[in-house]
Amino acid sequence: MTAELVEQAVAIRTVGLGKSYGHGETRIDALADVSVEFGRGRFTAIMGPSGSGKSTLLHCLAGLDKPTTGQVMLGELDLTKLDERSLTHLRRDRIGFVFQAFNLVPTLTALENITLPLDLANRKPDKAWLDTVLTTIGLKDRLGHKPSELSGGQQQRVACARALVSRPHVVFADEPTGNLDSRASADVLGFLHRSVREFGQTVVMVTHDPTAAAYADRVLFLADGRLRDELLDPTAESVLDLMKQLDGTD
Ligand SMILES: Nc1ncnc2c1ncn2[C@@H]1O[C@H](COP(=O)(O)OP(=O)(O)OP(=O)(O)O)[C@@H](O)[C@H]1O
Repeated sequence: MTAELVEQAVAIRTVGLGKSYGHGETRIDALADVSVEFGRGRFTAIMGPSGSGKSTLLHCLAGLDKPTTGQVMLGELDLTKLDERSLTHLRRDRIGFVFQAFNLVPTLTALENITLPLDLANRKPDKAWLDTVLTTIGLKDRLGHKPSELSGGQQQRVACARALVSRPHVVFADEPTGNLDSRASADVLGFLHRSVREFGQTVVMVTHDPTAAAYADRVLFLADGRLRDELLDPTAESVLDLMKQLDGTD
């Protein structure tokens, strides 16, 4: 593969990424020297013990947090060089988010929530694409409902549709199934998985759950702010096995 093609195959990457909090003896290195690439059209899960730096990595990748050292490259763009205003535009136009707590606007209907990022950017939805996303989340008869009239799983599917509707460069999901039962989790993960397979979406997801991680193409394992290991084509069993191995070597 030529250098140019390799470049195109990578949606986002970090180079020597570090993030520290505090100074002197109280300093915590939440991330240390993390260099990693996330393939375009791939589904990557990030796992690791509590406090290992998963959310910090996700937030630095998404331009929500400023790293202390290193770079985050979205294509040719170094996010660490952007000012707050440019980062806000970038997050609005090129990044999709799904949070554990759904974060829907309670006074808007499901459909209004889904098109909100486009409305805020003064962009018209691409009708055909919106239709495809709505068909895929399978909530066509609930689109006029407010979030409080939807189950947790339905709300999270609305949040996923909202993240996808602007065709972002990357969708970041932080524990998207953390508040859901196993059936609703399977719906949400199935939807994220289809968005990767059928629409070529790039998805990066933090999770504690080996079953959720098994929906990904690749699982990265963090420990103490560093990349410890990775697994390709994971199954829930292979993820659990590696978690146990890594635990044993701590
Ligand atoms: N704003 C902050 N100020 C100080 N320390 C912080 C801050 N945010 C995170 N940390 C520390 O950085 C380290 C990594 O935190 P992070 O939230 O990224 O871990 P995590 O792997 O996502 O954990 P969890 O699975 O519990 O959500 C932890 O030691 C945490 O206490």
